[in-house]
Amino acid sequence: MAAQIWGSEKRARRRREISAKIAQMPELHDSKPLPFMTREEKIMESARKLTILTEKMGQIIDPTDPAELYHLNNEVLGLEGNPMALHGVMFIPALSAQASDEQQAKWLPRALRREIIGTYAQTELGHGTNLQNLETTATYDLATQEFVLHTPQITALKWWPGNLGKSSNYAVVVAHMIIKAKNYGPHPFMVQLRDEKTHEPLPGITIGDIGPKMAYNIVDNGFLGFNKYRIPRTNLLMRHTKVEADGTYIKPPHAKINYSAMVHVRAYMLTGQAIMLASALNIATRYSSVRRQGQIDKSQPEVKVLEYQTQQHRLFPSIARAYAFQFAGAETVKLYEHVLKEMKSGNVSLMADLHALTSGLKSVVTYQTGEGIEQARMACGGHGYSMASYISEIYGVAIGGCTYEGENMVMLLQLARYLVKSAALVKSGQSSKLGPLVAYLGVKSEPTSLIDRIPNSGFTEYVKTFQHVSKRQTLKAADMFFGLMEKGEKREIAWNKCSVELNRASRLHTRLFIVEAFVRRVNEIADIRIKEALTDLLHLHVNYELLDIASYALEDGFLSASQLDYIRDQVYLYLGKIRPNAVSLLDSWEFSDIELRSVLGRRDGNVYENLFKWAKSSPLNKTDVLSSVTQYLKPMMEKARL
Ligand SMILES: CCCCCCCC/C=C\CCCCC/C=C/C(=O)SCCNC(=O)CCNC(=O)[C@H](O)C(C)(C)COP(=O)(O)OP(=O)(O)OC[C@H]1O[C@@H](n2cnc3c(N)ncnc32)[C@H](O)[C@@H]1OP(=O)(O)O
Ligand SMILES: Cc1cc2nc3c(=O)[nH]c(=O)nc-3n(C[C@H](O)[C@H](O)[C@H](O)COP(=O)(O)OP(=O)(O)OC[C@H]3O[C@@H](n4cnc5c(N)ncnc54)[C@H](O)[C@@H]3O)c2cc1C
Repeated sequence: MAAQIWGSEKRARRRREISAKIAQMPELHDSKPLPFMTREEKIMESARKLTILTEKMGQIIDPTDPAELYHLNNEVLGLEGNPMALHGVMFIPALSAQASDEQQAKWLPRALRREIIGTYAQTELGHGTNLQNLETTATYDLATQEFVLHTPQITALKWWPGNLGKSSNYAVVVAHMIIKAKNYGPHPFMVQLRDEKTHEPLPGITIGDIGPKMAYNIVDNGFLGFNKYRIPRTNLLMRHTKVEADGTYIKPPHAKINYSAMVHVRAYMLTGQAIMLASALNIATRYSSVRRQGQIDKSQPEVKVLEYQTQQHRLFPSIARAYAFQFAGAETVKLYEHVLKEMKSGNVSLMADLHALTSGLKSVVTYQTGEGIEQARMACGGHGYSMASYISEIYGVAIGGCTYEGENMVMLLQLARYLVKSAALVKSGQSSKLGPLVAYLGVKSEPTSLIDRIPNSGFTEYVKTFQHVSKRQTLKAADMFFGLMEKGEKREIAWNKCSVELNRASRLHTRLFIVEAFVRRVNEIADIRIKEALTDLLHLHVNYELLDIASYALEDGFLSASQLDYIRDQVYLYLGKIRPNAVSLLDSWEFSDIELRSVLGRRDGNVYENLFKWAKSSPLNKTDVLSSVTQYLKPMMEKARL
């Protein structure tokens, strides 16, 4: 199963080898539980481990393999981030995709050797979503052949970029490029922020940390202002766009090609989310098979809480989602790598499809991951609320994904633009022009679902039902939009008035893609036992998801009330079938205790003793009487006694 999850037997084996090596290297372990550290201590601890890793990485992993790097990162540095998180996730990908060969030769080896630390600085205090209204400017000075970066007012301060505040000395900065008073829109520039020897901010740069966040606090998300700060012309990233010495602008082959670093993260973060969901579920499911509370049959002893159907219903559909996200994420990464290769050689024809797909996926996956992790926390009762479970940190980090790389509603609307264009093709009889991801929009569906009517139909009838609801909602939302425009409404106003319906279409389309990715994967599996276990999970997935969106299929009679009852029964049936495999389905992800960082979710199940040990190690328990008591509470009580 681990081979299915991680892509191959070799990958699963390598992960095990890496975890085993790390287990033998105490210098790479947290020196005490992270929840007991202050933010400064955590940042220091992370930097300590990071530098050891830089020295010893080659002994542990193949540093050129991103999957090995990611695993090493999760084990040693953990999900709260590290001082170089953005360096790998965005700075290097931005340079790789957007810098010319010459620029790459100059900067990439230095970045890869970790001579310099970089980040991606785009969002500002006043604008994150609407890139056209970013306010930082890069004005070309013809006389000196330099760009002058400037922050015209407080809202133009860069705000949020990870590791910008304290760790990075370089950044890819996105600024509006102005040449001879003409604004060419947002473009990426390579900018040195700090002196390479002293790490002091360079003159003209104002920089710092934006303060503590809900989670992810090892990362120093930062602010940055420029006061007429000069950089050479050749620091504009020039793979696709060029500015010649005389100010001549050579436009890129696609207007949005400079957005590729965002698409990179949107594609890669899906499996990251799956891992966080599976981690939280691993903790909750293990704990649920240790925790005994109440009886189902009063004549029997107390049961493991995992025996309760409500507990299974809370956890198992999310186990199915974690697998589904991992499989859909793996497909998306493959597609992304393919499109990136094409883009580098000038073929930009697949960019719109990739953008639409990743926009929908990042939104649905992050939202459902958040839901699943929060349910996992509640499934652990009171102990889930303790930082000893570590679920709150996983939750905080995961739901950051609902916001970063494009706020979810906004990204769903990006997919909706693509769906509405596709709907227009269908309506104008040009269905043959539909891309493969939306081809179903042009296919006539049956009048009613045949779920429960065709024995052994596999998942075909389910997929058809998802296709039906997605198609119907897309055409309905598009009709609403076109109808408003026909009535004379301006395009943007009409769009806004339909946006809830449009986003519903985007979610349904994305959920269909996830179901199909899961079906594709299960169909490929040769090993009978693995196929059986995953088929059960897929049954739960399709039935649970369909129940969740049933209103769309009920309202036009595609599904009947009796079919709904059948689907509900299937959910209950598969909850029971999955119960014996539940812990194994999560143990198969092979998270080590070091990586999980959870007292509740330990592999040995020794929860209570370790919770007590953990509590005793709380810094508050170093003394029996705190100074807050001697200084304030004790005098108060004494005064009251007089
Ligand atoms: C093994 C490795 C594993 C790695 C694992 C990684 C896991 C990571 C985990 C943790 C890391 C945490 C790190 C967090 C880092 C966070 C970073 C950031 O957040 S960076 C900032 C991100 N910001 C955004 O995403 C901003 C969102 N806004 C936008 O993207 C845009 O403004 C917009 C909403 C898309 C609109 O853009 P714009 O105003 O320029 O658009 P319009 O002029 O209106 O044009 C719209 C048309 O453009 C098309 N379009 C838009 N984007 C793209 C694109 N990327 N590609 C192709 N086409 C695009 C769009 O479709 C419209 O087309 P038409 O409909 O008009 O045809
Ligand atoms: C943990 C974290 C890490 C980050 N790291 C980085 C980084 O490394 N580099 C970087 O540059 N940035 C980073 N960001 C910033 C992030 O990319 C932005 O916060 C994000 O893109 C959302 O933009 P915003 O904050 O402007 O939200 P807003 O756009 O202000 O969103 C507020 C509300 O307005 C709604 N809204 C906005 N526009 C529309 C619209 N057109 N239609 C409908 N609704 C709309 C949204 O749906 C939302 O409900 C990070 C953010 C977080 C939380």
